[in-house]
Amino acid sequence: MYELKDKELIFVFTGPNGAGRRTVAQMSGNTLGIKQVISYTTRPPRPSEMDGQDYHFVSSETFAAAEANNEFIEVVEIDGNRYGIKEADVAEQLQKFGAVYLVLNRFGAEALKKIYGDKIVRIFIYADRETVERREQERGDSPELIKRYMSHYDEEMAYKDSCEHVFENLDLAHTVFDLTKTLDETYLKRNLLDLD
Ligand SMILES: Nc1ncnc2c1ncn2[C@@H]1O[C@H](COP(=O)(O)OP(=O)(O)OP(=O)(O)O)[C@@H](O)[C@H]1O
Ligand SMILES: Nc1nc2c(ncn2[C@@H]2O[C@H](COP(=O)(O)O)[C@@H](O)[C@H]2O)c(=O)[nH]1
Repeated sequence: MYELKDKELIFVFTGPNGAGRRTVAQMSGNTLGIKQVISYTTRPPRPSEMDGQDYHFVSSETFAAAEANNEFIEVVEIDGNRYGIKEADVAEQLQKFGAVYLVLNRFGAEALKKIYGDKIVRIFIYADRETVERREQERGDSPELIKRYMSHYDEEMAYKDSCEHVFENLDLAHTVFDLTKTLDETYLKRNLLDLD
Protein backbone atom coordinates (compact mmCIF):
# COMPACT_ATOMS: atom_id res chain seq x y z
CA MET A 1 0.00 0.00 0.00
CA TYR A 2 1.30 3.51 -0.90
CA GLU A 3 2.53 5.30 2.25
CA LEU A 4 1.47 8.93 2.22
CA LYS A 5 4.27 11.41 2.93
CA ASP A 6 4.10 14.00 5.69
CA LYS A 7 2.22 16.74 3.83
CA GLU A 8 0.26 14.59 1.41
CA LEU A 9 -3.53 14.62 1.82
CA ILE A 10 -6.57 13.03 0.22
CA PHE A 11 -9.85 14.97 0.19
CA VAL A 12 -12.88 12.70 -0.25
CA PHE A 13 -16.10 14.37 -1.40
CA THR A 14 -19.15 12.40 -0.44
CA GLY A 15 -22.91 12.90 -0.05
CA PRO A 16 -25.95 12.14 -2.18
CA ASN A 17 -25.84 12.04 -5.98
CA GLY A 18 -26.88 15.38 -7.45
CA ALA A 19 -25.90 17.40 -4.36
CA GLY A 20 -23.11 19.06 -6.37
CA ARG A 21 -20.06 17.14 -5.13
CA ARG A 22 -18.29 17.03 -8.46
CA THR A 23 -19.10 20.66 -9.28
CA VAL A 24 -17.85 22.17 -6.03
CA ALA A 25 -14.84 19.83 -5.84
CA GLN A 26 -13.75 20.79 -9.32
CA MET A 27 -14.21 24.54 -8.79
CA SER A 28 -12.42 24.51 -5.45
CA GLY A 29 -9.74 22.14 -6.78
CA ASN A 30 -9.01 24.50 -9.68
CA THR A 31 -8.43 27.39 -7.27
CA LEU A 32 -6.31 25.32 -4.91
CA GLY A 33 -4.35 23.47 -7.61
CA ILE A 34 -5.46 19.99 -6.61
CA LYS A 35 -6.56 17.33 -9.05
CA GLN A 36 -9.16 14.57 -9.02
CA VAL A 37 -8.18 10.93 -9.07
CA ILE A 38 -10.64 9.41 -11.55
CA SER A 39 -12.43 6.15 -10.73
CA TYR A 40 -12.75 3.15 -13.02
CA THR A 41 -16.27 1.88 -13.65
CA THR A 42 -18.08 -0.81 -15.60
CA ARG A 43 -21.15 1.37 -16.04
CA PRO A 44 -21.73 2.77 -19.52
CA PRO A 45 -21.00 6.47 -20.06
CA ARG A 46 -23.92 8.89 -20.04
CA PRO A 47 -24.29 11.21 -23.06
CA SER A 48 -22.54 14.14 -21.35
CA GLU A 49 -19.67 12.08 -19.91
CA MET A 50 -16.17 11.66 -21.31
CA ASP A 51 -13.81 8.76 -20.83
CA GLY A 52 -10.82 9.79 -18.73
CA GLN A 53 -12.55 12.92 -17.50
CA ASP A 54 -15.62 11.70 -15.58
CA TYR A 55 -14.53 8.08 -15.26
CA HIS A 56 -12.29 5.53 -16.91
CA PHE A 57 -15.02 3.46 -18.55
CA VAL A 58 -13.92 -0.17 -18.82
CA SER A 59 -15.47 -3.56 -19.55
CA SER A 60 -16.33 -5.99 -16.75
CA GLU A 61 -13.43 -8.18 -17.92
CA THR A 62 -10.89 -5.36 -17.77
CA PHE A 63 -12.16 -4.34 -14.33
CA ALA A 64 -11.99 -7.95 -13.05
CA ALA A 65 -8.43 -8.37 -14.37
CA ALA A 66 -7.28 -5.20 -12.56
CA GLU A 67 -9.04 -6.36 -9.41
CA ALA A 68 -7.37 -9.78 -9.59
CA ASN A 69 -4.06 -7.94 -9.96
CA ASN A 70 -4.79 -6.04 -6.70
CA GLU A 71 -4.68 -2.68 -8.46
CA PHE A 72 -7.67 -1.15 -6.65
CA ILE A 73 -7.61 0.42 -3.19
CA GLU A 74 -11.33 -0.28 -2.86
CA VAL A 75 -14.07 -1.65 -5.04
CA VAL A 76 -17.80 -1.12 -4.69
CA GLU A 77 -20.84 -2.37 -6.56
CA ILE A 78 -23.73 0.07 -6.90
CA ASP A 79 -26.93 -0.85 -8.75
CA GLY A 80 -25.12 -3.61 -10.64
CA ASN A 81 -22.14 -1.47 -11.73
CA ARG A 82 -18.63 -1.74 -10.31
CA TYR A 83 -16.44 1.19 -9.31
CA GLY A 84 -12.86 1.39 -8.07
CA ILE A 85 -9.90 3.68 -7.47
CA LYS A 86 -6.43 2.51 -8.50
CA GLU A 87 -3.68 2.84 -5.92
CA ALA A 88 -1.11 3.71 -8.61
CA ASP A 89 -3.26 6.65 -9.79
CA VAL A 90 -3.52 8.00 -6.24
CA ALA A 91 0.24 7.65 -5.69
CA GLU A 92 1.10 9.30 -9.02
CA GLN A 93 -1.21 12.29 -8.46
CA LEU A 94 -0.06 12.74 -4.86
CA GLN A 95 3.56 12.81 -5.96
CA LYS A 96 2.73 15.46 -8.58
CA PHE A 97 0.35 17.68 -6.60
CA GLY A 98 0.77 16.84 -2.89
CA ALA A 99 -2.99 16.73 -2.39
CA VAL A 100 -5.73 15.08 -4.45
CA TYR A 101 -9.47 14.68 -4.29
CA LEU A 102 -11.90 11.85 -4.97
CA VAL A 103 -15.69 11.75 -5.31
CA LEU A 104 -16.99 8.59 -3.67
CA ASN A 105 -20.08 7.21 -2.01
CA ARG A 106 -20.08 6.56 1.73
CA PHE A 107 -18.58 3.06 1.40
CA GLY A 108 -15.58 4.44 -0.46
CA ALA A 109 -15.17 7.32 2.01
CA GLU A 110 -15.27 4.90 4.93
CA ALA A 111 -12.90 2.39 3.30
CA LEU A 112 -10.28 5.07 2.60
CA LYS A 113 -10.59 6.49 6.10
CA LYS A 114 -9.89 3.04 7.53
CA ILE A 115 -6.79 2.64 5.36
CA TYR A 116 -5.26 6.13 5.52
CA GLY A 117 -6.67 7.56 8.79
CA ASP A 118 -5.79 11.23 9.39
CA LYS A 119 -4.59 11.63 5.80
CA ILE A 120 -8.21 11.40 4.65
CA VAL A 121 -10.40 14.49 4.96
CA ARG A 122 -14.04 13.69 4.26
CA ILE A 123 -16.14 16.55 2.93
CA PHE A 124 -19.87 15.99 2.95
CA ILE A 125 -21.82 18.01 0.37
CA TYR A 126 -25.58 17.98 0.55
CA ALA A 127 -28.85 19.68 -0.34
CA ASP A 128 -32.43 18.84 0.57
CA ARG A 129 -34.30 16.14 -1.35
CA GLU A 130 -36.37 18.50 -3.49
CA THR A 131 -33.33 20.52 -4.55
CA VAL A 132 -31.33 17.41 -5.43
CA GLU A 133 -34.20 15.95 -7.42
CA ARG A 134 -34.73 19.23 -9.29
CA ARG A 135 -31.02 19.43 -10.21
CA GLU A 136 -31.12 15.88 -11.55
CA GLN A 137 -34.20 16.73 -13.64
CA GLU A 138 -32.58 19.93 -14.92
CA ARG A 139 -29.43 18.15 -16.05
CA GLY A 140 -31.55 15.68 -17.99
CA ASP A 141 -31.28 12.49 -15.90
CA SER A 142 -33.99 9.98 -16.85
CA PRO A 143 -36.89 9.35 -14.42
CA GLU A 144 -35.50 5.81 -13.81
CA LEU A 145 -32.05 7.15 -12.96
CA ILE A 146 -33.49 9.82 -10.66
CA LYS A 147 -35.56 7.16 -8.90
CA ARG A 148 -32.41 5.06 -8.43
CA TYR A 149 -30.40 8.01 -7.12
CA MET A 150 -33.18 9.09 -4.75
CA SER A 151 -33.45 5.54 -3.38
CA HIS A 152 -29.92 6.05 -1.95
CA TYR A 153 -30.56 9.59 -0.63
CA ASP A 154 -31.35 8.71 3.01
CA GLU A 155 -28.55 6.19 3.41
CA GLU A 156 -25.99 8.64 1.98
CA MET A 157 -27.34 11.43 4.23
CA ALA A 158 -26.87 9.18 7.27
CA TYR A 159 -23.07 9.45 6.75
CA LYS A 160 -23.10 13.25 7.23
CA ASP A 161 -22.06 13.29 10.89
CA SER A 162 -19.10 10.99 10.30
CA CYS A 163 -17.39 13.49 8.01
CA GLU A 164 -14.75 16.04 8.99
CA HIS A 165 -16.51 18.88 7.14
CA VAL A 166 -20.13 19.39 6.08
CA PHE A 167 -21.39 21.94 3.52
CA GLU A 168 -24.96 22.52 2.48
CA ASN A 169 -24.71 23.39 -1.19
CA LEU A 170 -27.50 25.81 -2.02
CA ASP A 171 -25.81 28.89 -3.44
CA LEU A 172 -22.91 27.54 -5.50
CA ALA A 173 -20.62 30.57 -5.17
CA HIS A 174 -21.04 30.58 -1.39
CA THR A 175 -20.35 26.86 -1.07
CA VAL A 176 -17.22 27.04 -3.19
CA PHE A 177 -15.95 30.11 -1.32
CA ASP A 178 -16.50 28.54 2.13
CA LEU A 179 -15.05 25.21 1.07
CA THR A 180 -11.95 26.71 -0.57
CA LYS A 181 -11.31 28.92 2.45
CA THR A 182 -11.68 25.99 4.86
CA LEU A 183 -9.36 23.71 2.90
CA ASP A 184 -6.77 26.43 2.44
CA GLU A 185 -6.77 27.69 6.02
CA THR A 186 -7.02 24.30 7.70
CA TYR A 187 -4.82 22.13 5.49
CA LEU A 188 -3.13 23.60 2.45
CA LYS A 189 -2.04 26.99 3.80
CA ARG A 190 -1.62 28.56 0.38
CA ASN A 191 -2.79 31.89 1.81
CA LEU A 192 -5.36 32.57 -0.85
CA LEU A 193 -6.59 35.80 0.66
CA ASP A 194 -8.37 37.23 -2.37
CA LEU A 195 -10.80 34.41 -3.01
CA ASP A 196 -13.84 36.58 -3.74
N1 LIG B 1 -25.36 25.14 -5.79
C1 LIG B 1 -25.90 24.73 -6.95
N2 LIG B 1 -26.95 25.37 -7.47
C2 LIG B 1 -27.53 24.96 -8.62
N3 LIG B 1 -27.09 23.90 -9.34
C3 LIG B 1 -26.04 23.23 -8.88
C4 LIG B 1 -25.37 23.60 -7.66
N4 LIG B 1 -24.36 22.72 -7.44
C5 LIG B 1 -24.37 21.85 -8.47
N5 LIG B 1 -25.36 22.15 -9.33
C6 LIG B 1 -25.76 21.41 -10.54
O1 LIG B 1 -26.41 20.23 -10.07
C7 LIG B 1 -26.11 19.13 -10.91
C8 LIG B 1 -25.47 18.01 -10.05
O2 LIG B 1 -24.17 18.44 -9.67
P1 LIG B 1 -22.95 17.42 -9.62
O3 LIG B 1 -22.86 16.59 -10.87
O4 LIG B 1 -21.76 18.21 -9.23
O5 LIG B 1 -23.46 16.49 -8.42
P2 LIG B 1 -22.80 15.20 -7.74
O6 LIG B 1 -23.09 15.32 -6.31
O7 LIG B 1 -21.38 15.07 -8.16
O8 LIG B 1 -23.68 14.01 -8.32
P3 LIG B 1 -23.40 12.99 -9.52
O9 LIG B 1 -22.32 12.07 -9.05
O10 LIG B 1 -24.71 12.34 -9.71
O11 LIG B 1 -22.98 13.85 -10.71
C9 LIG B 1 -25.20 19.65 -12.01
O12 LIG B 1 -25.99 19.94 -13.14
C10 LIG B 1 -24.61 20.93 -11.41
O13 LIG B 1 -24.29 21.87 -12.40
N1 LIG C 1 -16.96 3.76 -3.32
C1 LIG C 1 -16.81 4.32 -4.52
N2 LIG C 1 -17.80 5.13 -4.99
C2 LIG C 1 -17.62 5.68 -6.19
C3 LIG C 1 -16.47 5.45 -6.98
N3 LIG C 1 -16.61 6.15 -8.14
C4 LIG C 1 -17.77 6.80 -8.05
N4 LIG C 1 -18.39 6.52 -6.89
C5 LIG C 1 -19.72 6.95 -6.40
O1 LIG C 1 -20.68 6.01 -6.83
C6 LIG C 1 -21.97 6.64 -6.90
C7 LIG C 1 -22.63 6.35 -8.25
O2 LIG C 1 -21.93 7.04 -9.27
P1 LIG C 1 -22.58 7.35 -10.70
O3 LIG C 1 -21.58 8.27 -11.38
O4 LIG C 1 -22.73 6.07 -11.42
O5 LIG C 1 -23.89 8.01 -10.45
C8 LIG C 1 -21.70 8.13 -6.68
O6 LIG C 1 -21.97 8.42 -5.32
C9 LIG C 1 -20.23 8.25 -6.97
O7 LIG C 1 -19.64 9.37 -6.34
C10 LIG C 1 -15.46 4.59 -6.45
O8 LIG C 1 -14.40 4.35 -7.08
N5 LIG C 1 -15.67 4.05 -5.23
